[in-house]
Formats: sequence, structure tokens, C-alpha cells
Amino acid sequence: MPSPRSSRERRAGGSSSGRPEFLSLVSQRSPIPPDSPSRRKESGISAAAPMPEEDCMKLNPSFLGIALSSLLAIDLWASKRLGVCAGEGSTWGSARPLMKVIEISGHGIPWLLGTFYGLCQSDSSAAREVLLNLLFALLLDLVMVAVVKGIVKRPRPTHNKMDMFVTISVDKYSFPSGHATRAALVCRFVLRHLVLAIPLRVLMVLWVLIVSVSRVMLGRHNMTDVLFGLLLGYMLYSVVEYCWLSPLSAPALFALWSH
Ligand SMILES: CC(C)=CCC/C(C)=C/CC/C(C)=C/CC/C(C)=C/COP(=O)(O)O
Repeated sequence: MPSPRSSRERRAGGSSSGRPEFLSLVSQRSPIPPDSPSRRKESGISAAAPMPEEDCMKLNPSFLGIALSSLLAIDLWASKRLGVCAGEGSTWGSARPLMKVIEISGHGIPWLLGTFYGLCQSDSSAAREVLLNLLFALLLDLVMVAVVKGIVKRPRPTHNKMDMFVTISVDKYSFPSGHATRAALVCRFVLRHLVLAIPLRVLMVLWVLIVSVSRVMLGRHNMTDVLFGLLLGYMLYSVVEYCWLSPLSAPALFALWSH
């Protein structure tokens, strides 16, 4: 048996849209009397009787849609204003070389190569365990960011100059920021597994903040790319911790690195 909503939509000319702005247009052609309860419901005028849950749900996607578009508009506008190092001629264009050094400090290549080198050089099994897990974390991060970038396909900001040091194909997309995920992941990893003096721990957190802010200042990302990247990196560390590789759980891997 057809639901009351679907039969109403058929009467209204076959529209399947549940969005109120479309329903108000549709209702001009509807044979339902203007003061009927269902007409009041469609036009959003509150009736004495409580609205059925089905009709309340119709308003939410539209509200959510407006809220999301507003957030994205604010994000684009603010990110463009903060992109003060996006080009040599930008307001803070002279700071661009420094921003690019910060960019390299969070790039995948130095982190992967450094960890790989450390793994080959390490002679203690405890160090090997930590470095092997760091390598796993960095590779997992690379894969996850590539997957999300490939799904979301959000283009980089229009003011970005694509002059980045070594990129892969999905790096033409900006959501999420790979630098932000890596910085958050590495920071959590290092704070958990390295015994560092307090000033160094503070420096590590500051580095995450500087790398994150520099992504927007360089014009590489919108703010939401960076915020989501930080969140993703933070969560990825929990995955690494959960899958922690040890000589017991992955003996073959550890046999590879034992001298
Ligand atoms: C050395 C080992 C063990 C493996 C190398 C594997 C490999 C394919 C590395 C690629 C590293 C690479 C090119 C990463 C891209 C980093 C990057 C430019 C991310 C984009 O960051 P974003 O913040 O602009 O999104």
C-alpha cells in the first residue's frame, strides 16, 4: 500500500523531493485545499496537532544543508584571507620560503626515509619495534589520506600555487591535509613512545600547530582540510596502537630486521 507521503507527491506532479522549498512550489499545483492540515504541514505553518516524525525529518536535511553551505562559505572566505603566503606577491609573500621549509618538515618523504634509515641502523630490539611501528603508521597515514582524497576530490584552493616538493596524483586534492594528519599522528606517536624532556614535548606540539597553520597560510588548504586532517591523524594513532606490531604478533617482520 502506498504511503501517504508518496501518494501526496504523486498528486503533486511526481516530485520526489522532500525539501520544503520544493514542497512549497509543488503545493501551488496541488489539489489539496489551501487550509487543509496537510497543506499547512507542507508550507511549514505550525498546526495545532503535533507534526508526524516523517514531516519533521523533511526539514532537517534542508537546515543541515544550509548550515553546511554556510560553514563551507565561511571556510573558503577565511582560508583565502589567511592565505597570506600563497604567492610571492601576497601580503606575507616574503615569508613563503620559511613556510616551504616548514612544509618539508612535515612531508612524507623525509619522515619515511628517516624512519627507514633508523630501522636499518638500529641495534636494539626495542628501538626496532618502535621504528617499525612508526614506519607502519606513516604508510597507513599515506594510504588513508590518499583514499579520502580520492573519494572526496575537493580541489585545492584557487589561490594555491602547485609548486610542492614531490607529490603523488591524489595530491591535487586538498581534503584532508596530508601534512596535518602526519603531524598529528607523529606527534601522538612520539609523545607516547619517546622519553622526551618537557620543552621538547612542547616543541613537538608547537610543530604540529605551525605545520597546520602554514598549510592555510601557503594557500595549500582550506581550514576544514587541516582540521579534519588533525582529527584523522589523531584517530589513526589509535589504530596503530591497536594493531601494534611486536616480535610476538609479527615475528616474520622482526626477523627481516634482526642482524
Ligand atoms: C621510503 C618508503 C619505505 C616508502 C616510500 C613510499 C612512497 C610511495 C612514498 C611517497 C611519499 C609522498 C610523495 C608523499 C606525499 C606527501 C604530500 C605531498 C602530501 C600532501 O600533503 P597536503 O598537506 O598538501 O595534503
